[in-house]
Amino acid sequence: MSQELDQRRTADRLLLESVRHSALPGAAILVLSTAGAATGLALPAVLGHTLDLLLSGRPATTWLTACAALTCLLVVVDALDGVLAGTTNARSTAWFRRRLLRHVLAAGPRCTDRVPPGDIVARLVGNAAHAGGAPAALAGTVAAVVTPVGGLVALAVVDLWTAVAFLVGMPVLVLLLKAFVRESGDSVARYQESQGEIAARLVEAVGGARTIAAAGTARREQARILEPLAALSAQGYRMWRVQGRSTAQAAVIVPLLQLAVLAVAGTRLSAGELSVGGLLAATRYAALATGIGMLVGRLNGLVRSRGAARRLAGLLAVPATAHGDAELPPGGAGTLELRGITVARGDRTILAGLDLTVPGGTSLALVGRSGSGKSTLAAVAGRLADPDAGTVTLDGVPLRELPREVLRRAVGQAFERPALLGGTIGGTIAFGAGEPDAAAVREAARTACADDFVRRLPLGYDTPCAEAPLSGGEAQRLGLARAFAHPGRLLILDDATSSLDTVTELRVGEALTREAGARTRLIIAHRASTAARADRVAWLHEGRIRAVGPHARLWQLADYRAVFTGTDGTDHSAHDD
Ligand SMILES: Nc1ncnc2c1ncn2[C@@H]1O[C@H](COP(=O)(O)OP(=O)(O)OP(=O)(O)O)[C@@H](O)[C@H]1O
Repeated sequence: MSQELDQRRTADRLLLESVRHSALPGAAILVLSTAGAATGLALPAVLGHTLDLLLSGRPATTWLTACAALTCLLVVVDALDGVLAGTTNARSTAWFRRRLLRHVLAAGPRCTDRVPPGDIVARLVGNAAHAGGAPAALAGTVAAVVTPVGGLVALAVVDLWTAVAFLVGMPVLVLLLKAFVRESGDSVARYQESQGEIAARLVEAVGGARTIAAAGTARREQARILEPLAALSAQGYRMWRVQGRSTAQAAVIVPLLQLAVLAVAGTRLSAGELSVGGLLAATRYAALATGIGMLVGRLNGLVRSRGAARRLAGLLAVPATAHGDAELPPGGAGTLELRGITVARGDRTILAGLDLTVPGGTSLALVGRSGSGKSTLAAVAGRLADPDAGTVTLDGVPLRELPREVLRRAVGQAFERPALLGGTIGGTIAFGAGEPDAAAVREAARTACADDFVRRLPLGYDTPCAEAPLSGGEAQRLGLARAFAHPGRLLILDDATSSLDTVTELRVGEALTREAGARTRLIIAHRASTAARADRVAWLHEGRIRAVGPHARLWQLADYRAVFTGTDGTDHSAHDD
């Protein structure tokens, strides 16, 4: 509940910020809309007076011209208002998207852990556009209030009793508006949630298109993606029902109010207290004062913006990674220490109070059964995730205290399925903190056994990634090259050689021992040969370190061998060094 309240407050703050950001165009919209409202308000009085002049046979050319001028002004102001509102919406939407994108990237994997990628995209695209409509909608709503209020005041000026008749029915209109905002706000929020859910499922399915095709489950998948459609449709209908009901109620109340005003005005006319023009003006002002239709439309825009802002606030609730301003000791060897590392996901403890040291300049292979927590440990060691308890230090400095730039220069990482970012193949290798030159990029590619296949591409290193369909092993080699091209103190390879053939894996493994030898290396390994090449092996079992030692020594243990061979060992007497 308090989380929901926090989210609501953040959403309102966000909307206020966006209104401040668009203060100038917002003010211009307010001025234009108010000018439009004022013109609309002046028109009945001028029309009424013109009619009185014409009925009494007096010259009315000036007033007729005024009527025409006011009508033209109304059209021009309306057009300008439309253009300004459109550009303000676009600017404000861009502001929301930039702000959210910055946050999503700063929060990194934490964000995708909590919100599915498709839902994030839906929020950044659809919800940001709705939230972006807030400044213009707010200015428009304020101006939309001017018309009914002005109409009421004008009614009182024309004839006080007509205003009194109107005021008697006013509370019903106010109640109608309140009910509309409440109910429509709820259905809009649910509608947007369902949209996000569909987007999340769709992105999952697009990513897994190969699996779906192989499994022949396209129909089932389609049904799964569209499952929230029923809820979406129900909320859509509910929104229309709410709007329809409010409009229908208004359609009954508004003419009744106008009728009451007309009846009073008629009585006053027959008593000689009001002219015919006065009666015309009073009926027009009564119509303006009941401008609830316009107000409902404006409020609808605001309600939608608020609902969308709440979904954006949900993303902002994922904390961005905080960084300190500590420095690494110059010339440090890259000693990595993990102390009391605990990571929990939901009710599950993934890493349980784990201690591990990787001395500077040495390599440590992290082995263990699938699901034992290796990737989680690698993510914590490279600060792609923070532990729930415990500290990670590099050369004695906690990673949390390092500035982002220093951290990313000091720690290089490569993954099982690297993302090819950077535009071209060369750009992909150079992608990261620091700007390795072309020679460094090529050298890193050679070390990762990628240079040969890259040079065979149509434009070599300049080939756009989109035009270079790569095998899993080739993509992995680019990921490795990227890590090699950014020398630091610590290199973390999370299953980064799993798709390489045995010969290439051997060559990369040797290069790792030879050329990246100056760096501390943490290598997640599934192959015994990789573990054998490392200085030491940490054997992870169900989130705990079961043993640390040279591969040859651990190999004596049947359980350890079973990690690689898949057979069940019987020996449970592992030892720590
Ligand atoms: N974000 C998450 N939410 C919930 N559970 C998670 C999350 N990330 C990982 N896990 C769980 O934590 C456990 C350890 O995952 P991890 O990826 O670290 O294992 P691993 O040893 O690297 O496995 P593999 O060798 O198969 O890659 C797994 O059982 C996984 O389901």
